[in-house]
Amino acid sequence: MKKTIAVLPGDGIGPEVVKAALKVLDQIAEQYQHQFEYRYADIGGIAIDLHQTPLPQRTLDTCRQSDAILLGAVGGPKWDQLPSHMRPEKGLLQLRKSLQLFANLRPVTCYESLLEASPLKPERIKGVDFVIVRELTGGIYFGEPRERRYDNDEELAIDTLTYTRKEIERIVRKGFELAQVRRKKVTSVDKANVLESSRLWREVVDEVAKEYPEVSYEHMLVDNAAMQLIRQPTYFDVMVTENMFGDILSDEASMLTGSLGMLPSASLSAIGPSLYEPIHGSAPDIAGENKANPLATISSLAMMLKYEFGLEEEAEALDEAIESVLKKGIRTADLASAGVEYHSTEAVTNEVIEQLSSIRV
Ligand SMILES: NC(=O)c1ccc[n+]([C@@H]2O[C@H](COP(=O)([O-])OP(=O)(O)OC[C@H]3O[C@@H](n4cnc5c(N)ncnc54)[C@H](O)[C@@H]3O)[C@@H](O)[C@H]2O)c1
Ligand SMILES: CC(C)[C@H](C(=O)O)[C@@H](O)C(=O)O
Ligand SMILES: [Mg+2]
Repeated sequence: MKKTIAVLPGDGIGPEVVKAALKVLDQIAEQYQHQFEYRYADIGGIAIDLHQTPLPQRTLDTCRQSDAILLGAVGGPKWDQLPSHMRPEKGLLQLRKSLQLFANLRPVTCYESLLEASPLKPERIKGVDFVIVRELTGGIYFGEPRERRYDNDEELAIDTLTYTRKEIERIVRKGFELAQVRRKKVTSVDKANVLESSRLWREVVDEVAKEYPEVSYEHMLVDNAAMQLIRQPTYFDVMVTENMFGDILSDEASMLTGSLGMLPSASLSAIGPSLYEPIHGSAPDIAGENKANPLATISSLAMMLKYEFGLEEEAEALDEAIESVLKKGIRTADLASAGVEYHSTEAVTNEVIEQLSSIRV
């Protein structure tokens, strides 16, 4: 198979984890006789530095002309003081909007060998396997008006939370479709006791649910959901929710797996190529130290192979290789207990490659 991949390393640890993931992809290419062409492009802080904009037109074009997109992370203290339309994060948001990457799938799977790496009790997280389906191109991230002004000498900031019925419908449908091929259970998370947008959300969920009679579903308020994630995480199968709730709940959920550095994601497009990225950020506190956990990005690649290219065997081999590395106790600092030896980004990556190459094709 021959595919082109737009590669957007971004800032901080972004370039480190992307480099690691592509090294692994090179191994897959060699082992399974595929050709992956990488087309590099700038986004975020690096793009501001080099092109005075967080999302250059060339980057957008490169993404549109590729079969899939791999992204590291954007942002960092260097750009924190810039006005909001010039921030690195704005580049990512514009990219999501331009490519209509409306469905962000964030699988949360607890590896057997990492049970003790989570702050939660092993018996509580054993068997955790659910997916957060996060709406990614609507809600308070994009609503208008969004402004700062003075009202009778009082300084004021406004953000707007908007959802159309259509936007809700398409993401909820994704959630139900996914549940259908999993354990057939949807938890829709909202704040319908307060927000009008959540009341519309609930109505739409009730309607869409009728099309999937074999899937059971429920509504859950977001504050309760945040608590249930810790109390009984094995309860969940597919959790579908709006943009900001999904952002917050997925960082919380990542700790069930032991680290934010473990959670991959796929941002599926309504119109063109989809984007694959770890859920974590640019981690400025460890950037440049060869310390970042590359597994979230490597797992995002496994999602790309499976969802975008239909390469199930390769994706499974990659998951298997990751599991073997963790079983051997080889892990980056974020997963190691205090006083226990930990490995560099490169060492973990090389070990994944080593494990991959031992899998017979
Ligand atoms: N998708 C993205 O590009 C994305 C996502 C989240 C945050 N950000 C941006 O990243 C910058 C830093 O944000 P933050 O510090 O709040 O969140 P962060 O996710 O970058 O880091 C939070 C904590 O988790 C650790 N961490 C994150 N990824 C890790 C990994 N792979 N391996 C080991 N440890 C890891 C970091 O060291 C840090 O202590 C901000 O500018 C933010 O806007 C970008
Ligand atoms: C960087 C930021 C805009 C982004 C988000 O909030 O969507 C990030 O936190 C994520 O989870 O991908
Ligand atoms: Mg986030």
